[in-house]
Amino acid sequence: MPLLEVSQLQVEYASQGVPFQAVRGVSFTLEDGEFIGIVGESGCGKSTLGFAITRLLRDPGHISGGRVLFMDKDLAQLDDAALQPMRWADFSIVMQSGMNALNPVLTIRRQFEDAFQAHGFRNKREMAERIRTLLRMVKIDPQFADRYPHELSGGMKQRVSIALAMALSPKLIVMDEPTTALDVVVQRSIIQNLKQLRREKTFSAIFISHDLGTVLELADKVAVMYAGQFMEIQSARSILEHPLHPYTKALLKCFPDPMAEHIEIAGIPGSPPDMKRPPKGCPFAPRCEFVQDRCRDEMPEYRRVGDSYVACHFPGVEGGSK
Ligand SMILES: Nc1ncnc2c1ncn2[C@@H]1O[C@H](COP(=O)(O)OP(=O)(O)OP(=O)(O)O)[C@@H](O)[C@H]1O
Repeated sequence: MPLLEVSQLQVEYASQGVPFQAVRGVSFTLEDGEFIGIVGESGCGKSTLGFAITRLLRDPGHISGGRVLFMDKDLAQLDDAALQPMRWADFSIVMQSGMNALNPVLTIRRQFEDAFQAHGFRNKREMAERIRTLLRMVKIDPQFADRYPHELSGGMKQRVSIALAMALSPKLIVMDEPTTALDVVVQRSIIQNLKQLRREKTFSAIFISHDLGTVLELADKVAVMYAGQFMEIQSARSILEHPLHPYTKALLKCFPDPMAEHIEIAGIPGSPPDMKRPPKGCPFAPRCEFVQDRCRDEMPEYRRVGDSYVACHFPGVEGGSK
């Protein structure tokens, strides 16, 4: 049985009285120790999905359908009292670096101790030892434990957030753009650190990013999200060579091959649909270079193709007519 099984998950926001679906029937599984990367343009619903799975959605967002089976429980159905003991211990989240998940009025040590104490740990000496180990794991000198968040750089704060998310050895960590707001050098160093941690640790992760390059480095499999839906899931090994969905192909073109002689970065012409008025057919049809009449009329079914999943009437096409 997979560690996590998300099926037909839907999230609705009630925006100025008009509800709209930001996540529209997302399904995937995650095995023990597996990393899934979720990529897509801004606004496609990646963070909403991460917040829905970890049950951190706030008004006006709510889960309007589907299941999130995790360790034999449907997280979508649990109330706060049932979720509380699972937070940190069974699953945790690393927020976008700009979001400052750390409490500004508590020292780093206190934030770790609070998480430990909420789960029954009392022994100060053991806690101090564990905090030292965790900080070293994310390459922070343990003497910073007694500092306040504002005394740390952005990169250090994000490293502390990662250590905090790992503090109680949860089975699942959701990372929502963990390095996006940081400068490139710090980003690289944190990604290297995450790569090392994933080799050493036995946790699964949902790694959300608009940066396909980073996702390909870290993830076992990649889900490509567009207009609230998964367009494709494929192993990170094969998606580069054999993208099935035209949106995936278009995204790949946005990432230059660093070995290429002439680097040309293409954008994807057009913009994603207004989620308040989703189109009848495939949401990518208006921007798709391989579009056919059927695509405009009929939403493709999300189906299995070999070891991958794709929502396209013509997966893997190399040509087409407008
Ligand atoms: N609190 C909210 N109230 C209403 N609509 C929201 C809210 N949060 C997000 N949305 C809308 O839901 C959709 C999905 O947004 P979401 O932030 O999940 O996308 P994203 O892919 O994570 O984008 P980004 O990479 O920019 O964070 C967007 O249309 C967004 O405007």
